[in-house]
Amino acid sequence: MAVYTEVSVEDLDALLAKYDIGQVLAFKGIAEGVENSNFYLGTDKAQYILTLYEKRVAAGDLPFFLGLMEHLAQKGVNCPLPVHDLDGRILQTLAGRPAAFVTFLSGYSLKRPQPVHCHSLGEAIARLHLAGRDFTLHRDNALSVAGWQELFASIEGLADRLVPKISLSLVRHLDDIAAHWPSKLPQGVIHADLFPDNVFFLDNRVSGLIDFYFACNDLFAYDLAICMNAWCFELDGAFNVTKARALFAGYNSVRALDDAEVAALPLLAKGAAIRFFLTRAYDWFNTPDNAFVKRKDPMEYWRKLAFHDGVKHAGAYGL
Ligand SMILES: Nc1ncnc2c1ncn2[C@@H]1O[C@H](COP(=O)(O)OP(=O)(O)O)[C@@H](O)[C@H]1O
Ligand SMILES: N[C@@H](CCOP(=O)(O)O)C(=O)O
Repeated sequence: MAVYTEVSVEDLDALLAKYDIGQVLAFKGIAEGVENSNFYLGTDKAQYILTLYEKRVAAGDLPFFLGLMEHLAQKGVNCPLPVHDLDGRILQTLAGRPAAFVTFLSGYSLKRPQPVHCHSLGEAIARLHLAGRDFTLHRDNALSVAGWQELFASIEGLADRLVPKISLSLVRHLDDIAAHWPSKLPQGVIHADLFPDNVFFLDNRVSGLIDFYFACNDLFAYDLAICMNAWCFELDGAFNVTKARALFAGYNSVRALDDAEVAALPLLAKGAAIRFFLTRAYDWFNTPDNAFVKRKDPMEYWRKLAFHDGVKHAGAYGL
């Protein structure tokens, strides 16, 4: 359960006194999520999400994340809109944590997305990329190639507990990916964690995108590679080319990938796989057994890395 920090009634009342968001009708912790503490707040005026920012979110990055959501929402992207208090402030401190209210989005996330959902997702990512073009703040991707080396160093002595000798293969992959990582592809603001739990649907169409706390400036095609990994593999690990084809068709219908982006996809997909393998492996070894939060399986992403390692051409993704 992702409530790491409890909020007392007194603290909540003191915080709400700063806002004009109505009388509280309901306030409860949200079980889903991994990174932050999230609470649902219903008032007689509207519904909101209160987030207390935890371990992986650096306080210095919050103006980027919250400013980005405000920018994208103003451009018509259906994402949470940060709520200003009576003094115009978004960012607060609650229970010793940075905290903010954002608007509640309708819709529900899918456990088993189908090609129709992948197509709509592709359109939504492309719209996000276009809408972010004139966002003026910049945030480097802390979890890109250089960050992976750091993460690997922190689990190097432990990784072989997952599979004997996996460290050796990891070094080989990290070196190979770093040596070939493209830098000249079209770039801008990307979401960087658009997994099915962060996308809401209504009537088979994307109705909202949430969880912008890994957003950063990076390659547009890398965002798509992250999505392909998260949306286009079946539970048994099989790659579903129909879903990938739909994802890319949806994206191309709004912003066409250029030839260099398409050619780079197998490498970007390997990078995306190793990035999530590494954060999951880090959490695997650093989350206490009795923690409320459920650890995600790093090996799922090791198998995705192996799949892409065998791909020589983006044609394998239905392109
Ligand atoms: N703006 C929102 N509207 C509706 N539900 C939300 C919103 N933001 C978060 N949630 C709910 O909270 C859960 C956790 O949010 P998320 O941002 O994914 O957390 P974390 O960053 O901790 O992983 C989501 O799965 C969703 O149920
Ligand atoms: N999507 C990541 C974990 C981050 O969780 P989120 O709830 O913030 O999306 C993964 O699957 O490893």
